[in-house]
Amino acid sequence: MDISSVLQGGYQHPVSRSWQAKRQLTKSMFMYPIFITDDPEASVEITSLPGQRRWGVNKLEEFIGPLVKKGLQSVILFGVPLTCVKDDRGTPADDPEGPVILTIKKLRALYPNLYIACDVCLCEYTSHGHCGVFHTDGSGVINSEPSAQRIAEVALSYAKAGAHCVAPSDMMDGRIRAIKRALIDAGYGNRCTLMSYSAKFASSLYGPFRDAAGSAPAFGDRKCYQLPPQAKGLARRAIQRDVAEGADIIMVKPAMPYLDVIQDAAQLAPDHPLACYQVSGEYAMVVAGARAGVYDLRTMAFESVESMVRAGCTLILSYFTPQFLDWLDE
Ligand SMILES: NCc1[nH]cc(CCC(=O)O)c1CC(=O)O
Ligand SMILES: [Zn+2]
Ligand SMILES: [Zn+2]
Repeated sequence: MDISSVLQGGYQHPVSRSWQAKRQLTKSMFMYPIFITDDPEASVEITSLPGQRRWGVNKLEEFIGPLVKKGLQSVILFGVPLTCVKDDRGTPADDPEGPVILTIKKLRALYPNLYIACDVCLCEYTSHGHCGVFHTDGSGVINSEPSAQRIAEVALSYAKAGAHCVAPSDMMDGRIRAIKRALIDAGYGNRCTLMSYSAKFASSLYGPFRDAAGSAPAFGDRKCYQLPPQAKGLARRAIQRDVAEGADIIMVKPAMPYLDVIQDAAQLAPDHPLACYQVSGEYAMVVAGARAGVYDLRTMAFESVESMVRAGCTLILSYFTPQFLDWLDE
């Protein structure tokens, strides 16, 4: 065989295969999304997200403690208010007695080294279930400016409660600038990371999450503010805009069907950490495929996140985080 035809001399052994990766997976690459509800004693299985639960504040220690022992470094909190009164501007989002703010304080006290991010959105708290505030003229159109202002208020309240990172997932125009301004003006500019869900697509893969968080829109859909799946150009513009508006971390979401966008983001924002979100539907698909005998769960979970690292991300939000804490020790 000709010399130029031979590849296998370089990866015939597991160790030399591992050197073919530009970057190795590490535990600190994983951020674990967790659902906190307003019943403090809750520990309720989420049937559409096998293995995940809605937790109450009083159960956090038994839930998170063992994971921190295994090397969990960061979490992202999602509030699931079940008993509060929702309104058209999402008033319960920054209730000082609400589950997110109570959880930030509790986790800060329990685990001083754990990095705590908070998803910031209104859809879990609005009566209409949308991520912003509507024009008052009955047009059914989202009004970006008051939406961004309200979202900035909520983000600041999480920062003040002690969140290390706020992550707006609403996709309203101007919210990164509004949040950054609010953080700086209140003295949190150097204490709180702003992670933007910059390229968030209107995806079919959020179904289990909406079920878990009770955040399905009461009417219509999110296509007027989340990106159309084919919109590579809009995704590139959104990434560049959010960098210019002061985002500290850029995120692409969902992850596996959008690896080309992750790669674009790595080129457009090479000096920023780059996150991707392996969303609820991606997780559910990997689990369902394994249960159907299509592949081995662990092998497929590794393949899925390795593809994201290969595309250029430095941080992965994944419901598989607890498993990876075990798997990366094996
Ligand atoms: N803005 C709400 C929000 N924040 C995170 C997700 C999805 C996360 C997942 O599916 O795991 C969603 C769903 C949506 O936009 O409808
Ligand atoms: Zn939302
Ligand atoms: Zn959200």
